[in-house]
Amino acid sequence: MQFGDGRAHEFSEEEEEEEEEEKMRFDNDSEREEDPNALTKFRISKALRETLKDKGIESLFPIQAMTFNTILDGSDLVGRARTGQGKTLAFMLPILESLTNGPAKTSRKTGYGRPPSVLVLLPTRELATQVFSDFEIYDGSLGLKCCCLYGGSPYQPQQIQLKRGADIVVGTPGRIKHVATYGACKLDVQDHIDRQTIDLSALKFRVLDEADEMLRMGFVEDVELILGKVEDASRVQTLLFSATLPEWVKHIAAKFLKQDKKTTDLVGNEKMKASTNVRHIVLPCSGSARSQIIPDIIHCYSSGGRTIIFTETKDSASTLAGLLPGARALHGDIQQATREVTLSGFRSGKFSTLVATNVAARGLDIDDVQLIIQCEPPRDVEAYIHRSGRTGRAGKTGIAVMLYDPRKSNFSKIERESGVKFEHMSAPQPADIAKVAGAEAAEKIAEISDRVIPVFKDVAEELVKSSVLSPAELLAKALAKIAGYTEIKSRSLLTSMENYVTVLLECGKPIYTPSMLNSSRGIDTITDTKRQGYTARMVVWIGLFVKSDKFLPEEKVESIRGLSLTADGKGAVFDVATEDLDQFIAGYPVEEEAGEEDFQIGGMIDSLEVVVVVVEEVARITTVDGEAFSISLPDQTLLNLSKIWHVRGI
Ligand SMILES: Nc1ncnc2c1ncn2[C@@H]1O[C@H](COP(=O)(O)OP(=O)(O)OP(=O)(O)O)[C@@H](O)[C@H]1O
Repeated sequence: MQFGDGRAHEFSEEEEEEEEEEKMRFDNDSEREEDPNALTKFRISKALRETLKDKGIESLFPIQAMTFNTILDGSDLVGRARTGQGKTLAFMLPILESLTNGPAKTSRKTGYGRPPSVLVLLPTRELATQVFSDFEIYDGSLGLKCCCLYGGSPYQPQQIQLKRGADIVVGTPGRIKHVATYGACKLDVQDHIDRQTIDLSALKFRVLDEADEMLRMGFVEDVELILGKVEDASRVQTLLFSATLPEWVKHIAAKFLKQDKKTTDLVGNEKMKASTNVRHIVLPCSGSARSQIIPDIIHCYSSGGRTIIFTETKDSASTLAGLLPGARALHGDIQQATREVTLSGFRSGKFSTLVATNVAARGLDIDDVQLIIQCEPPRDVEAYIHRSGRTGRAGKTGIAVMLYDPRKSNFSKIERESGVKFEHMSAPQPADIAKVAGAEAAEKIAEISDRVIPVFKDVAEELVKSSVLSPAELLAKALAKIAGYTEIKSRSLLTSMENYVTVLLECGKPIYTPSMLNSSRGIDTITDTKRQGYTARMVVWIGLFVKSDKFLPEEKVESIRGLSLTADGKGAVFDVATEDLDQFIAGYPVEEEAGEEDFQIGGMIDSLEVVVVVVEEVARITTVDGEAFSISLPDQTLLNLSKIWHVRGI
């Protein structure tokens, strides 16, 4: 068959006829004709096309359309597209087509005990099993055999499969290296060696999926060793895919690919490297408030779908999973069999919250993951891009919320390098969650049969008669009971701590300079490191000092949370314990021992007007780190701070 671009492809006569018929059918279907990426526009044989259609795939995604011909025609390729854009199928389709109808069909080995023609390397066991399952969907109809090799599972079944012969081997470098090298040493007999170790000499395709992760320190040698097992590298096609390809990866990868390799980079120099289908949100939250806040974030942002929470350590994944109702943990210290049960339970909807380490960051494609929560900013931008990319896949939308402790963590590097412009939110307030729960409770009331009324009516009438509250107020209390919110605490907007309140202290003009720093012994002792001469702590200290000619004891300065200097250097935002608020507003009496030098500072800056405001609802304040600290209601309505802040105690 001849394609529009002049390339020929080996289809059977029967297939050619069917192709023509199908083409005629599509000629009447203008919509299909208009789609330049429709399956019929590519050299995809009927069996494969039918299986794709059964999976709901009617046309190719851009990365697939742009790389299909290049791969089918035999070039090495480096492919990059944002997360969830179909890179797996981008290498699977042309490989399957090549093996069954294309250039690799005649030269590949067949028959019992055949060595594999395709090797796909992936960084994690979970990803290996996922890609293996993807291949399995197509293998049956195409008469190919796929085998999955990954650590933590028994060797024997994998060796039996290899012994029988497999066309495609998918696996992690560790296990494949083991099978390829040490497997042989365990056995003395030559024919056993041939049958029980993996023979990579006849490969036609080598694929490095999530290549950058795999080539990270430690894996490079394994990958090199495995790829080096081919007999004639010039006759093997090598494909390398990832959503992130740092320069160093390109450098190392050049070793494995031919000089004339092609590159398809759909991210390129575009500023935004992360998924554009995802709302990227940051939310201030101290470590201790996390487990209280996360259920409310899930309530507000998961739209009833699945949530993946990422932690930095295995311990914190287990601990957090234990604290969240119905959540399960997934990390490298959990036995492989349990990992598999957990992941399949999450995929099938047995539970809807997975707490994981980076083991789940790459490649996993799970239906209906609506929300990603990262407990703190990850160490590198790649981790952010891949974690947040577990949602918003295949054209769908999703939300990624990253928590950060304003005192400890900084996400400006991630923001800069990923090109993401984060939306700044505050934690959903318990009162907002309670309102949602109240509405759900009201719906439940409506569903209750009228037959129960006579049983409860007398008590209800008695309650109304004897109470000073109106019937609506009494009903509100009943709803609170049903919804389980009989006590509603508030949360600070800055660190999301319960029983803390967020305060903005403003001084009207920059109140401190480096030269002034040296003039006070008192201030030296509480110097922070935020910015030379300008520290949020100093602003608070001096601000409150100047404001009321009173002295703020250091232990009170120490007890404040989430301090951040505003970008103009004229103030700071911080959280204080609700019980300390009035004293903060009023100032503290000057203590006897406050030395003269302390007062000198007051003397130097006493012309300042200091205002302390309690930030109660919504604020947009820019802090020194350039972070727009904004706080919004759960419905994401951003209001103007000046309209709602409450100035007190002035
Ligand atoms: N042409 C297509 N039409 C419809 N859905 C598709 C198509 N290609 C892929 N998909 C679906 O898109 C989803 C994402 O694909 P895939 O997992 O390959 O993305 P990816 O680019 O490899 O993402 P990541 O970088 O996170 O690994 C999968 O559910 C896949 O089945």
